[in-house]
Amino acid sequence: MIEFRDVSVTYPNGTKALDGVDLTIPDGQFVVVVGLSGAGKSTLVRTINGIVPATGGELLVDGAPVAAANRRQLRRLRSQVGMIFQSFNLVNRTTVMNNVLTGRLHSAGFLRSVFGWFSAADKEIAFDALERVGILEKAYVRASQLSGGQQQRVAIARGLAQQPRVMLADEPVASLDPPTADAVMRDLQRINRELGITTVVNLHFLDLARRYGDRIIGMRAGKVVFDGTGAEADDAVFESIYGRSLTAEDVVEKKAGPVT
Ligand SMILES: Nc1ncnc2c1ncn2[C@@H]1O[C@H](COP(=O)(O)OP(=O)(O)OP(=O)(O)O)[C@@H](O)[C@H]1O
Repeated sequence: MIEFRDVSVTYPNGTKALDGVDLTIPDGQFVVVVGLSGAGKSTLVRTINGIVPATGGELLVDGAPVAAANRRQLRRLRSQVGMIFQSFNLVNRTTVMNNVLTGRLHSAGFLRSVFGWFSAADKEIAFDALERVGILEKAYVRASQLSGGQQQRVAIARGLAQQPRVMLADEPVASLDPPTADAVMRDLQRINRELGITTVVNLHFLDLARRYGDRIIGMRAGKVVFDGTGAEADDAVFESIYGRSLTAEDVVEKKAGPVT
């Protein structure tokens, strides 16, 4: 379980990115965070693995306060929390398999991680992860030779290889074409359902948010301004989260006609 208790984040330059956030995310939930650019979505997600420290309030992951974690505890927390990004963050000049194996580094000893020696068990876990996202046959291809959708699946497999309890995704489909964006969201949802991994995804496309979010959190100016189901998040709700009327840019399926 992830608990935000009156959490605030003020960056060193004085920008208040989170402002008194209270949220409880139970194990296994698929949460989509929506809001305009600058609303605080990335900051919210990044506080969960301690990349961005909360400057006020308390954030607990499985009952343990993230702020109180020492280096070793923070490493353990990060090993339990997989993360994927808009830009995939793969090492392009090496193979898919090597990229996925980096997800095992946290559990390897120092020497093994420095020299890239992975056990047969680690390799088995990496193959399983690739199979789960449907790109096992790409294991020995260079990451740079894959399409965007395939690269994002490698990034998901790398996260899965960590055997995490939580998966965070910061705008994971923003650089993909609409059908691929939908397919990658479907993969994330399937993994959430199959493995029970709590998933928190930032999205700015409201159609994808409605389709995939068990729960939608709307952010505006660092505050949670909506917390409900996809069915409850109608156009009026999105307009109130965004503080403006909806446009074609707010949906991924631009040819779908009216916003659905
Ligand atoms: N490292 C940083 N230092 C200073 N200010 C930051 C930093 N990161 C984000 N901000 C600011 O904090 C606010 C929230 O940013 P955040 O990236 O969390 O929003 P977002 O909703 O994810 O938007 P986007 O989709 O554009 O990233 C913005 O005003 C942003 O400019």
